[in-house]
Amino acid sequence: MTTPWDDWNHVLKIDPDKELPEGVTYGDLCATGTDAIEVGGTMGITEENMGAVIDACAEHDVPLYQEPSNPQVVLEDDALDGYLIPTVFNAGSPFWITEAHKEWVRLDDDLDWERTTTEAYIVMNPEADVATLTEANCDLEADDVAAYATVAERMFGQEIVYVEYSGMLGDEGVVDAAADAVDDATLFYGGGIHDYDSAYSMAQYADVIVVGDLAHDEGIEAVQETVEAANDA
Ligand SMILES: CC(C)=CCC/C(C)=C/CC/C(C)=C/CC/C(C)=C/COP(=O)(O)OP(=O)(O)O
Ligand SMILES: O=P(O)(O)OC[C@@H](O)CO
Ligand SMILES: [Mg+2]
Repeated sequence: MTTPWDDWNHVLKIDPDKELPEGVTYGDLCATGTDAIEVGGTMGITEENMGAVIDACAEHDVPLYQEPSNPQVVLEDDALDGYLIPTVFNAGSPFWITEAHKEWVRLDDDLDWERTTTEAYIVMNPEADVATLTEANCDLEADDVAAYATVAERMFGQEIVYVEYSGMLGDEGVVDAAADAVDDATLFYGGGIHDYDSAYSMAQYADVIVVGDLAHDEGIEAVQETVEAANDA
């Protein structure tokens, strides 16, 4: 089976709860050469701020995905290429593994399955909001992460395995082990990518690198460097 993310090297994750640097527009971010935009964040996400970013990106020619942090902020919008729905494999509460999903399905009997894919998250930075929210057990070695990646792919049929270090640059050995563990699944890596070298270091192992805060903190040139590294690696 071919999926859109088979061909991606770089994803830009825009957090609707964060400002853009002075002079930077959503259009500029869409034109950085990134392979896709993911709109999402953990804290402060509303239908309104999600919708505003999706509207602003919709006019530009880049694949656009929503990554909802809970069922209440999922937006039905034809401008979206799809929905990437997290499930946190190392969450401390089943709510973030399957329960939120069960509630979503229970309350919406007309879900757009054609455009819906899950992302099997392994959350690794205990300081990140996503780790606190989901009570993730981040005390994992490379072999634990590799085993989670295998479970996600082989036992749960996940198309996307996401090693998430949001806010810090991860351990290359962990990402390498996750990359070795997956076969057909696409490995996403995100966290702390801030320049060409950090992007290249993770893109050696991951199929797709995800860049987040850099867009909000630094702007266009910095993001473009990471796109270049993702394509070089
Ligand atoms: C069933 C549906 C529709 C949704 C549930 C989705 C789940 C399980 C979400 C749990 C994990 C989560 C909150 C994912 C959001 C994406 C993410 C990890 C963003 C990064 O967040 P941080 O960088 O930690 O947070 P901030 O940047 O907002 O502080
Ligand atoms: O914001 P950063 O640290 O780049 O992390 C990107 C992404 O993995 C967050 O979900
Ligand atoms: Mg973040």
